[in-house]
Amino acid sequence: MIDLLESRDKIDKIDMEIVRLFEKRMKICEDVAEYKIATGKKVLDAERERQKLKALRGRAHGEFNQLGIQELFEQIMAISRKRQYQLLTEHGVEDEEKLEMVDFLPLNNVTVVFQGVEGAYSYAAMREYFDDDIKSFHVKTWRDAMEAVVEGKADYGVLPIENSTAGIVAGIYDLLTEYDLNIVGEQIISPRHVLLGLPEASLEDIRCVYSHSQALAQCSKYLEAHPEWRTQEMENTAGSAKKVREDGDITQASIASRQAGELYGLKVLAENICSNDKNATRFVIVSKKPIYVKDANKISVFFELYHESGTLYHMLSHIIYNGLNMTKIESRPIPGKNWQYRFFVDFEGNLQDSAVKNALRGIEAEADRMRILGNY
Ligand SMILES: O=C(O)C(=O)C[C@]1(C(=O)O)C=C[C@@H](O)C=C1
Repeated sequence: MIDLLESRDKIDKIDMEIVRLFEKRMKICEDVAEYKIATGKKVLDAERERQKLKALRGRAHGEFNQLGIQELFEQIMAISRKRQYQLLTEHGVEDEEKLEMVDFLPLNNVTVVFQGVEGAYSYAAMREYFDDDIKSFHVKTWRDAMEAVVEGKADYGVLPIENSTAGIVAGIYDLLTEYDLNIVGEQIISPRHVLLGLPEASLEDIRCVYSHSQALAQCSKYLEAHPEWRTQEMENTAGSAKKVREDGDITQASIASRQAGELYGLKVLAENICSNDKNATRFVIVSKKPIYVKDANKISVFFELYHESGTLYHMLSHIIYNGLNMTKIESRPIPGKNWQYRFFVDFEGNLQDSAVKNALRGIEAEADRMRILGNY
């Protein structure tokens, strides 16, 4: 029988040789980086990599080994690129500055827009984030809020991006890619939904419940226990309270905040109706100004990828390889490109950090399209 220890000994010797050759190769890649720094040539040379992979595959025997060689050298060249991005950063080769660092967000004498009506959760988030002396106004849709900021009618917009029970607010993710706005802050609030009805209504009268789709989803367990009720989506929660008041129909109820109930003269028919008692919604604060505060510690980016195997893995490896902590990833379909996806990634860090610069340099160079959504 073949001796295991003997085989392992042989493997160890080969591995030492691989390590020696890997380091020798990396040293030469550093020379290549020096050439590229001096000439401004791009680190990624996709054609060169394609040729190399083809040639190296051709040297291997059998389909299994050919695939193995392809995977191995894809990795080796990806590592070589990452080292080169590091060297570019170390040599102070700066990508054009996309965002400017500021000590504080300008918050004096500002106008803020939110979607919905007064009493909406966006209003509550705005109140929580900004000082009392701001001017504010509300608009009907999230798109209107984005446009108000783009057109300079508002300095900041407050938009819900994610709920801990119902998940992401997909429409906001899509709008963030359409408008050239910048996330400058975030605010988490805990919506405490209640079921609201007319003062003369009781639970037995209810036939239809109105609210925003997210609030309906966040109270799905409670609603499932009342299969006799219809549900109807509305643009926002506070608007559904307003509707119940205006229609004056005792069979209608709204899911909204207690404050919205007070504002529209409605009675609380049921409380604690959220499926998750830790229910929280995260709002982002967007601005037209391309700025970030100096102690910002979260970065949001989105990127689109070529439809090839392993591209997402390679993109995320820039974050992992640079020791950054990825806190979130989402995907959304790219309109007009069936079954292709755009990825949204959040990770910890500040745009001044070298690790962040290296990761962003790699993602930008290797993705089909990429934009930093903000550092906040
Ligand atoms: O040949 C180059 O231009 C290199 O940068 C070296 C290398 C490699 O490691 O082989 C790395 C990155 C390029 O995309 C192509 C090849």
